[in-house]
Amino acid sequence: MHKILIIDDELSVCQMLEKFLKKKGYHAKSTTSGKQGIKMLKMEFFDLVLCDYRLDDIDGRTLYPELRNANPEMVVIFITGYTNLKVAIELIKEGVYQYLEKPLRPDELLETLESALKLKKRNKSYPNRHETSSVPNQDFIIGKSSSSRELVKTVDLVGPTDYSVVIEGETGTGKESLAQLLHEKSARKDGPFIPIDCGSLSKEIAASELFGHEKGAYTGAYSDKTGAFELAKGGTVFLDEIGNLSMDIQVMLLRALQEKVVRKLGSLKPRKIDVRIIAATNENLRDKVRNGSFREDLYYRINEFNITVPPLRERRGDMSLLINHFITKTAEELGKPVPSLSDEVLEVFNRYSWPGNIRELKNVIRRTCLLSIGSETITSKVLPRHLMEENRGGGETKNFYVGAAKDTHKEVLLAENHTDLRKTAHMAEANHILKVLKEVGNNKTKAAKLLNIDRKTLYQKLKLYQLET
Ligand SMILES: Nc1ncnc2c1ncn2[C@@H]1O[C@H](COP(=O)(O)OP(=O)(O)OP(=O)(O)O)[C@@H](O)[C@H]1O
Repeated sequence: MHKILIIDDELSVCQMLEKFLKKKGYHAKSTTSGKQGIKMLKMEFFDLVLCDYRLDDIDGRTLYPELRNANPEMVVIFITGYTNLKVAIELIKEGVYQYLEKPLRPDELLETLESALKLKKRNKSYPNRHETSSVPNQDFIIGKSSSSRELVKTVDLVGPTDYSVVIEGETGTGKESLAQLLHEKSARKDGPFIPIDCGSLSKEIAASELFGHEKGAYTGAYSDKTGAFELAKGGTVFLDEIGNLSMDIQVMLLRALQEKVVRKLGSLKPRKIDVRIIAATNENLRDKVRNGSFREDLYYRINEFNITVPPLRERRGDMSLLINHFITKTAEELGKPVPSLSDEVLEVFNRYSWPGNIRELKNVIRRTCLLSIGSETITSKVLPRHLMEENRGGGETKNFYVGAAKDTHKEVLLAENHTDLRKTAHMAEANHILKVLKEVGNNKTKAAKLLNIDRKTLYQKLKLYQLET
């Protein structure tokens, strides 16, 4: 039975938690004093301590090293009475497993305890958090938002099966990273994981990349080529931006999946394939089926299971872990000490809509770390301008785009005010795209580069927001 020590200066919280945890099968003890807690830890072994950050006799910052000294292998979870991203990041950086916000939710508390104790068991020497990800990919951060926890549950469920999976989500939300996790969770994990970016392939190249070609199959085919389906034998083919495949290639793909054989271009010889298909899209594939640009039979073939990854702005609870991860990684790469973020930067991060999602957050952090070499703190001076501008919330961000703006130098039509989060985020995204287009004289290639999305995605977004005809 796992032993848990509760430290909280409110007696009623101690009693309530102790009772609750005992009921759930834990061996729980509690104290209202931090100093008394340290004494108990020195005399008795506990697997985990659940500790209020602000105690009457000592605060979490001072208490933490003492907790660690008393038992280096113990899991430490802090409870904070207010949302404070900065404190959370610092705590996690120092090795705290998690921080939970008051009021505590029983399901969240139990889930956190269970996963912390599971990890502790697996990794006898706690506490390097980045080595203790509950998934093998150490660079994949599992956030603490409920949608992230749901996502991980789904990965645990569907990963080990051979189901084909379609992952939907905006650009940069981590679809490919998730596909890799599914692969790593499967019996195919020792086989290859072959990603193919369908968005960047012309019709001819797509067929050759997927199925291979024989020398001389077409002009320019100077040697034999093995396609992804053969290369991935025993593993997984990841088809990114599958919605961009032409109809011809969709037919070839469907046939290959039905017959479980492929034929190289220029050859009639069937070659057996043994692959799992994971596909990703940032469009709505069902809509494409409805409008006839994606084959319905192929859709059902590849969509045995569907996962939607929410955008970062809808899972802000994940931000602290992601920020901490990217800052630590970048500092490691640069060979510099890990800097901290000023309160203003954290505020901007918290408010910004992150249209490029996790990729954008990662890039912004890499950039700001580089520009802050030599400083202990990253300040808002080094933040990209658009983050600050959106944060200031000029008049334009209070409205939602509804109309066409053939001339992107023009202000877009403004409509009614919205409080709806999704609409506000879309509006901010549209606003930002326009601003970047304006900066680069409407050059889409340059704009896509600056926005850190591919050109196709930019066109889709222009269409979606009716910014151009
Ligand atoms: N949970 C995560 N933890 C840490 N890094 C992540 C996570 N999810 C995504 N990333 C990072 O964010 C970046 C974008 O992720 P990824 O390429 O998987 O997104 P995507 O949704 O496939 O993007 P696109 O739609 O543009 O192809 C990558 O650098 C990836 O390493």
